[in-house]
Amino acid sequence: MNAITLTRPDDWHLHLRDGDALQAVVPATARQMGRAIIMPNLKPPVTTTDQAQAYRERILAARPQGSDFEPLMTLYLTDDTPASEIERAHASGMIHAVKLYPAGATTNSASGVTDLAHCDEAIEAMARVGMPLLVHGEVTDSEIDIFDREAVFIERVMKPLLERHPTLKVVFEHITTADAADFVSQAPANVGATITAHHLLFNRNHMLVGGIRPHYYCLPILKRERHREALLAAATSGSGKFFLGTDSAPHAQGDKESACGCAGAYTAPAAIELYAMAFEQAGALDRLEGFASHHGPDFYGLPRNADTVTLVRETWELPQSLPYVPGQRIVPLKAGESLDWKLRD
Ligand SMILES: NC(=O)N[C@@H](CC(=O)O)C(=O)O
Ligand SMILES: [Zn+2]
Ligand SMILES: [Zn+2]
Repeated sequence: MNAITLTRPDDWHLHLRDGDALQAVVPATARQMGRAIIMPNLKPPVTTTDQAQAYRERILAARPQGSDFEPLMTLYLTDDTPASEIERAHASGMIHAVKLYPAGATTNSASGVTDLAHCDEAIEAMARVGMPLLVHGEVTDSEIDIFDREAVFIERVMKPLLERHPTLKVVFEHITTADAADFVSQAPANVGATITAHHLLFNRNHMLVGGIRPHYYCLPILKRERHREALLAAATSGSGKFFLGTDSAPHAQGDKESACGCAGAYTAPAAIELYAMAFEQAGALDRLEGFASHHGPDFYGLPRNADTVTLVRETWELPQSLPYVPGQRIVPLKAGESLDWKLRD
């Protein structure tokens, strides 16, 4: 096969940052995706409908001319998010989900939730209005090994959450383990998961063998090969529970290539191409469209995109770095390496 045409995909987990960064990163996603779920972990976080509305306007203003890319906004859940804010968000029509960051789990999560027991009323309101809770699924206890934090989260947080709120729509974001893939497969239909391209393509050896490669460092951290295989099996299974979420998370080159580098992989410039490589490796290119373009809108109760994109088999090289905010560059994942598929403009 030398070309594949798909319903235009959407990105169900994306970081765009704010300010000058928007000019650099919004066009990369807008070229490929019809819509994207926009993560609210700004500094300060997006915790109110008014803040989300203003952030949405800034994103829209950074779209290339003629683009009809649609940012789907989210709120950042805190210990004191009132139920009334959820109702306001739902009524706005532009906020599509609420994000749970366990406090301290990842980039800009300091204002996150310390104990889900504080969020009962907000979560009940979400279940009532049908607004999904998007979960960064890692425990933060210092005694839990970083490679075990997702599996422990399932037992300690995810299962009790779903027992307490059985009708709540939950997206287990950026899953990285066989444990999470199995959990989601066996859960009822109101539980789905996003999977990144990098967790489908790479294991922790790619990050750590032959030198430490900071651009592969993201959270949840890359795991061992058997987990990657389980994720690839889930993504290519045809199950509507698994859908595309790049978790493209831009950080300036200097913040990644550092003695204490930031977590996050910038994959937006070649997102659909990276997924195509992963699906081709699994012999499942025919399942790419379901994962990238159908399962996400179906889960969120939104229409599928009406237009299409075409990928052609062509070897091309990702640039070593790209412009970011003034005075800083950004290094995309697989910078300087070749890809097998290219999105036709
Ligand atoms: N994935 C990451 O490694 N980083 C994300 C935060 C997140 O999604 O956990 C970021 O905002 O940089
Ligand atoms: Zn996360
Ligand atoms: Zn993320």
